[in-house]
Amino acid sequence: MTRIAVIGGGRIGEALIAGLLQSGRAPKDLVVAESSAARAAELTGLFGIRATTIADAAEGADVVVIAVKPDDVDSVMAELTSVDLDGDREQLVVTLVAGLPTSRYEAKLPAGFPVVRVMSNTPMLVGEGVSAIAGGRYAKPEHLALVTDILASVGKVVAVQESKMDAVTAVSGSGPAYFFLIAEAMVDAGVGIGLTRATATELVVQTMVGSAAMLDRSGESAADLRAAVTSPGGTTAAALRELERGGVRTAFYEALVAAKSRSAVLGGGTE
Ligand SMILES: NC(=O)C1=CN([C@@H]2O[C@H](COP(=O)(O)OP(=O)(O)OC[C@H]3O[C@@H](n4cnc5c(N)ncnc54)[C@H](OP(=O)(O)O)[C@@H]3O)[C@@H](O)[C@H]2O)C=CC1
Ligand SMILES: O=C(O)[C@@H]1CCC=N1
Repeated sequence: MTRIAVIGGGRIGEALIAGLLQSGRAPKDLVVAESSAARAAELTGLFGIRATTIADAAEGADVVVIAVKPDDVDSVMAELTSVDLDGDREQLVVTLVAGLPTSRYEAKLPAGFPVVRVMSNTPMLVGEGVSAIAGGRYAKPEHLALVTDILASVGKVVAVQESKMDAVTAVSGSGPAYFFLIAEAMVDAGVGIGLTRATATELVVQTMVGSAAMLDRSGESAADLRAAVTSPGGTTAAALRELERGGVRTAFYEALVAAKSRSAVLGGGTE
């Protein structure tokens, strides 16, 4: 089995680890390097995986996944490149980091070392993530196939050009937060119009789950499904009129533009 080292055991690192274990991978095939000792111990307690240093984790791994914040990447790379990494041994680096291009890693790794850039999202935790992947200059089809295979066990995988990664990050990397915000606002509003928080939460969560399932399985567009709920002169039309008055479409457009710009800035580009 492919041995996977996760560098950075934060939110996305944990989502990946949890998803991989739930998909049947054995704890012995996963290792985490996490700078916070307390957090490392927590992950070992939760998942039964070994926590160790970056150098030790990388040396024994086939795939080294970098899951730290963009600002921490340089220090991770300094430690990683102190190890005798071997691209010919089919080792590869996978980065989940927003913004940073594969060239940033390639410049620090041994010549020709394969790097695959990925933008996943936290629903990996429950096997329902979506990951976009793009190979760097030295990533071969077999590297992309291996990464696809790993990520397919925790959700869907789409291949994109690396130049699209900032847009992907805005849509699906950050995307769960938009849906959670909508859920949060709907629960609060439900309470505001007279429901208990427990009832409002149950109604909102299952409405989201059901709507997502219809979008996924019906083959119909979001616009058509929305129209089918909107009876002429009815309650949905009254609600949608208010959402449109609040500028919901423009707000989403501007939000995604802002997220894409931020991803570009994190990668060292300009907005
Ligand atoms: N959260 C998400 O939904 C997604 C995040 N990402 C990307 O994943 C990366 C991590 O994000 P997220 O998980 O949210 O961030 P977190 O801050 O939750 O996790 C990062 C973890 O890495 C640890 N860390 C920092 N430096 C090192 C180091 N040198 N060695 C080992 N561990 C280290 C941090 O410890 P400490 O806190 O002590 O610094 C922290 O526990 C980011 O680059 C982000 O762009 C991508 C897709 C989705
Ligand atoms: O907020 C962030 O920067 C990261 C990248 C995508 C989701 N979380």
